[in-house]
Amino acid sequence: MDLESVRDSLIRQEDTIVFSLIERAKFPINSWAYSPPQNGVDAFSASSFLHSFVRESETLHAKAGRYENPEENPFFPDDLPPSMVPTHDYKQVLHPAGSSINVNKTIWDIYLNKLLPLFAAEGDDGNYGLTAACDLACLQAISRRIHYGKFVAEVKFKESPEEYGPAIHDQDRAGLMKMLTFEAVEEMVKKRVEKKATVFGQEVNLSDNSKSKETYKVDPSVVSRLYEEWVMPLTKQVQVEYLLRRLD
Ligand SMILES: C=C(O[C@@H]1C=C(C(=O)O)C=C[C@H]1O)C(=O)O
Repeated sequence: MDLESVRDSLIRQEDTIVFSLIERAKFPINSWAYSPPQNGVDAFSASSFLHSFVRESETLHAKAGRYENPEENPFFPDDLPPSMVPTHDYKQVLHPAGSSINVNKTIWDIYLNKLLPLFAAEGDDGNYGLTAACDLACLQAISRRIHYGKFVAEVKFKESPEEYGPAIHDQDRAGLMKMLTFEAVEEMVKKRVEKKATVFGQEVNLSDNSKSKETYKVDPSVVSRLYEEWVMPLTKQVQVEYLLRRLD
């Protein structure tokens, strides 16, 4: 595992994220799935339909061994049943102290309250089960990408321990954030995901006159904004949290 292969995985995961958003955009917002929106109740713990849907799906996925894979992080990690499939010997790449970092609560809040209203049309078509299945796919894809920051951080640390070591000893968050940030890479990521949303989300017609109006299934600028404002900052936050524990 090196920085290039880790970045290749992040690039491939962009496809999954863009496609999952395109699938979710087939349905209107369908707010019933996210109620009851009780005032003052934390959206993550209120038992909305989506909450129950994700929780029960994760129970099934845990039995199927999904969370044995260190790249997968459940939204509701408490009380998950053990895996019932044959044990696979996943390579233990991550340092144990940082492997359980989980920012899914933040991801859940951002997805529901910030992202969804930006790309789902207003309205209710009653397809709550299908909508929740799409939400689950989006949440899992975004979560996998953001928590992949643990692997990115491990690789960066292994490539230059002498550079990261002192900042870890000093528990210097700002210093670590600066060291692991590559602005030129971030610019490319933003441009590439916008382009992917343009290519994957266009109407494909056999006749040429389709070029006249350009509409996309998910607004490409929303995908770029998703990465700029939430995905990349949270991936970096995971990297910082991981590095802070790297020498424990
Ligand atoms: C993931 C990395 O770390 C940082 C976060 C990035 C991202 O989330 O895409 C991109 C560049 C870096 O600023 C990386 O270096 O590839």
